[in-house]
Amino acid sequence: MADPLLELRHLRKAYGALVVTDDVSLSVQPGELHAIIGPNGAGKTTLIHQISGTLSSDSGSVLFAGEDVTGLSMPQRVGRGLARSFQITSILPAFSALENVALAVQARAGSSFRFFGNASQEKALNEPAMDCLAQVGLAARAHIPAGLLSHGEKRQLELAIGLATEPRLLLLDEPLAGTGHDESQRVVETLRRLKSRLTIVLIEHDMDAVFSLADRVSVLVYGRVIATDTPERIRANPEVRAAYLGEEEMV
Ligand SMILES: Nc1ncnc2c1ncn2[C@@H]1O[C@H](COP(=O)(O)OP(=O)(O)OP(=O)(O)O)[C@@H](O)[C@H]1O
Repeated sequence: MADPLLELRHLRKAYGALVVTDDVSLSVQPGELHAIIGPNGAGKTTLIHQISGTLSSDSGSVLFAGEDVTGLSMPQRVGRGLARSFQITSILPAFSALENVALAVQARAGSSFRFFGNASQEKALNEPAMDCLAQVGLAARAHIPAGLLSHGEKRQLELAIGLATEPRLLLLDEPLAGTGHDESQRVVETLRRLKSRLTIVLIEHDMDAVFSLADRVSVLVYGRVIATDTPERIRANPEVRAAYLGEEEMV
């Protein structure tokens, strides 16, 4: 097996007496779509924050591409290709979809844009931004103010903004939340396309999406990983089924 792209070693985070992530160790292989599922409050979002660097861990370490990034800030991790998809709340509603993505392209490129003149600077930002929009199926909506996009389109825009940081690994926290059936199908198709090029860690409550997209699934319960396996074996795992009181969720 290849070296893991992402490796978590004994991560822990507690708020007072509440231990939210507890000795979490798992590895994500290059090219894998690794889903993390678990009941509400299991610690999934907290874990994503610990991986992305928006939250520091009490103990344990995060290794990315063989480098210990535990002490690095979120922007430093993004710079190494470990990116988290942005939340809808970070989208600027009065700016067009294209402008929102172009800002992320600029943030990624940093000061190198200073050397361009105005017109070529715009082109150098807009071309990669348009490419990101095309990858998520939003090219035709590029010039619409982001605030006027449908909820599902905003979720696709978040993905495009994440792609603009040129990630090697993308962390996605419930990209299907709040989408209707057709919209969620579109996001699933987008993720299916992206997974051929990117390593993805996906938190998602929609089990149909998880089981159709994931190469492996880790199950978090009360902050602990109780199983990591293929979707088929996870679905058949009695401990996993017991952890989801409504077993029909897993069928
Ligand atoms: N800043 C905080 N201070 C105190 N408790 C917190 C904080 N953030 C999260 N928690 C608690 O940690 C636990 C895990 O929260 P987290 O959001 O990580 O779970 P989750 O698995 O993502 O849940 P969901 O599936 O409902 O989104 C919850 O009990 C939550 O109330």
